[in-house]
Amino acid sequence: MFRIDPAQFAPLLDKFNQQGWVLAPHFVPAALNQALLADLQQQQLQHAGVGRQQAHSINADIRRDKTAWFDGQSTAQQQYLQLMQALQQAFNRAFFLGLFDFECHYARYSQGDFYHKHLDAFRGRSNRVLTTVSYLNTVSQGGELQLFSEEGQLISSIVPTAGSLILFESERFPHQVLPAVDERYSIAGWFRRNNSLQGHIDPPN
Ligand SMILES: O=C(O)CCC(=O)C(=O)O
Ligand SMILES: [Fe+2]
Repeated sequence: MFRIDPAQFAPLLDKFNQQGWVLAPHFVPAALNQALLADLQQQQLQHAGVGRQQAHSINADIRRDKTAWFDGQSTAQQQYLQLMQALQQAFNRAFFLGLFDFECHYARYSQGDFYHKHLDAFRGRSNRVLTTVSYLNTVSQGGELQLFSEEGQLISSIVPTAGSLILFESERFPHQVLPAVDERYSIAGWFRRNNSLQGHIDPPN
């Protein structure tokens, strides 16, 4: 049985309020985390694109991970989406962010794979508001997520551990993934606003 108690989000919301980012070490329950990892192994992972308009362009200079967008078919994906929906509600209630939906993909970084320093959203050009990354396994070496301030100072270097979640404001924090040593599995996701961009309502529904 999978139950979500919104009260569990209180410390996370508090920390986010203070610093605009938060690391929650045991966010995804162990059983769900295992099921997600097994589900990931069933996916056809492909070289990731960079940039929303060029979803299929391969830019191996910038990133080397392989990804698969959620299709919502498996129970594991459905439960993860429920959890993130509850989190979305909690953020909307606490901060009036107007978060409208959530998109996410599985990612695998094999030995040597990296993602150079980047922002997930640019002011006025994206409706991504919050970035989330859930780590599905614990790595002993490599693959740290490094988070930087707007001024470019290193804020934190995070070693992925199974079940942990990092969440940060997409426009505000440049970040990078250092080359993986151990295989590294994750779910990268974005809470989005229903902005009208260049006359198009995105998402369309
Ligand atoms: O896997 C991570 O720690 C971060 C991934 C990332 O920055 C992205 O997919 O945009
Ligand atoms: Fe990113």
